[in-house]
Amino acid sequence: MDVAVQTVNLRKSYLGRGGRRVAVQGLTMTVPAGGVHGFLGPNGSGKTTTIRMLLGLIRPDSGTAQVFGRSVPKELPAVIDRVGAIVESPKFFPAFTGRQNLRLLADAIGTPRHRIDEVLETTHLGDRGRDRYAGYSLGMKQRLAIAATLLKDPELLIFDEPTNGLDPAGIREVRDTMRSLGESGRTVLVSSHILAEMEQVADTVTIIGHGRTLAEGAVADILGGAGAPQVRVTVSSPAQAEDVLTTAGLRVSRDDTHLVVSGADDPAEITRLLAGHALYVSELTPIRPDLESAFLLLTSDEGLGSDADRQAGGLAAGGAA
Ligand SMILES: Nc1ncnc2c1ncn2[C@@H]1O[C@H](COP(=O)(O)OP(=O)(O)OP(=O)(O)O)[C@@H](O)[C@H]1O
Repeated sequence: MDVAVQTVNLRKSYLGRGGRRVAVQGLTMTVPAGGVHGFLGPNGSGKTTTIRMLLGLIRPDSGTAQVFGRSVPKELPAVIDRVGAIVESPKFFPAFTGRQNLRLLADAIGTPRHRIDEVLETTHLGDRGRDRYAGYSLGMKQRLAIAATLLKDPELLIFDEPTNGLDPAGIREVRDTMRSLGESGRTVLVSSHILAEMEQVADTVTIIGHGRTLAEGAVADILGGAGAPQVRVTVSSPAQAEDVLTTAGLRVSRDDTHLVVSGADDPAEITRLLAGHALYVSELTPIRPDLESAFLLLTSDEGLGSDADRQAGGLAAGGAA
C-alpha cells in the first residue's frame, strides 16, 4: 500500500494559564494514498493540532510525521508543492468574481491560467465563475476555497472540517466534491466531528479521542466491528415473542411497539421461531451499524474531547455542525 501520510506517536502540548495541556498524545495514523480518509473525533480531540503539525505550522513535542515519505517539518519543502490544504477559512475579495479571485492566486503562485477553468469545473463552479464572490452561498464559497487549493494540482488535499457552518445542501456539495477528488486518484485527508457525513464519503478513517488513535482502517471493517448485527421486530404479542426468542438464546430488548434482537445470524431464523409459536411478524428491519455506534463503542471508556469542549457539544452524529 502506498502511504500519503504517516504519523507515529505524535505528541503536542500547549502551555496555557493552567499549565501544560496535552492536545495530542501518541497519535499514530496511516493515510493510504488515493481516496478519501476521514479523520474523525469530537471537538477538542486534537484534529486541528495534528493537521497543523502535518503542515509544518506547529512543531510536535515528540513523535514523527511523514508526508509522502518525507519527515515533517524538516523535509516539508521537498513535498509541499504536492500538498494543498484548507485549515482556516481562506480570504477572498468579496467584490471580485470567483474567477478573478482565482486568477490573483494563480498569478501569485505562477500557475498557468488554463488551470482556473479546470478547477472551476472540478468544483462544479464552472457556470458561476463570473459571479461576484459576495453573492456565493456558503457551500459555493467553500468550493471556491477547494478550487484554490487545486490550482497547483496537488496529490494530497488536507481539509480541516470543510463542512463546518454549511447547510445540508452545502454539505452535500462539498461532500460530492471530496468524493470526486478521491475518485480522481488524489488523496483527501478530511477532518470532521460529524460521523454520518464521513460514513458517506470516506474510504478509510482514523478515529481519535483525547488526542489518541482509537481505531483506524476501512470504513466497512470499522462498521463490521461495531457489535453484533441487530434486527428490529414488530410482532403482535411482544412479551410472548420476547420469551420465545430469549429461550432460543437470542438477546432481546423491548419497548412498547417492537423488539430489538441481537445475535441472529439470519433474520429469517426470527420469523421461523416466532411463527412456530403462532406469533406473526409484521415488520423485520435490520439495524445497520453506523460510525456513530462504532464510535460510542470505542469511546465508552474514554472521555471525548476536552472537558470544556465536551460541554460545548462534543461529537455530532449527523446534520449540520
Ligand atoms: N493554540 C492553542 N493554545 C492552547 N491550547 C490549544 C491551542 N490549540 C488547541 N488547543 C487545545 O488543544 C486541544 C485540541 O484542540 P484541537 O483544536 O486540535 O482539536 P479539534 O479536534 O480540532 O477540535 P475542533 O473540532 O473543536 O476544532 C483542545 O483542548 C484545545 O482547547
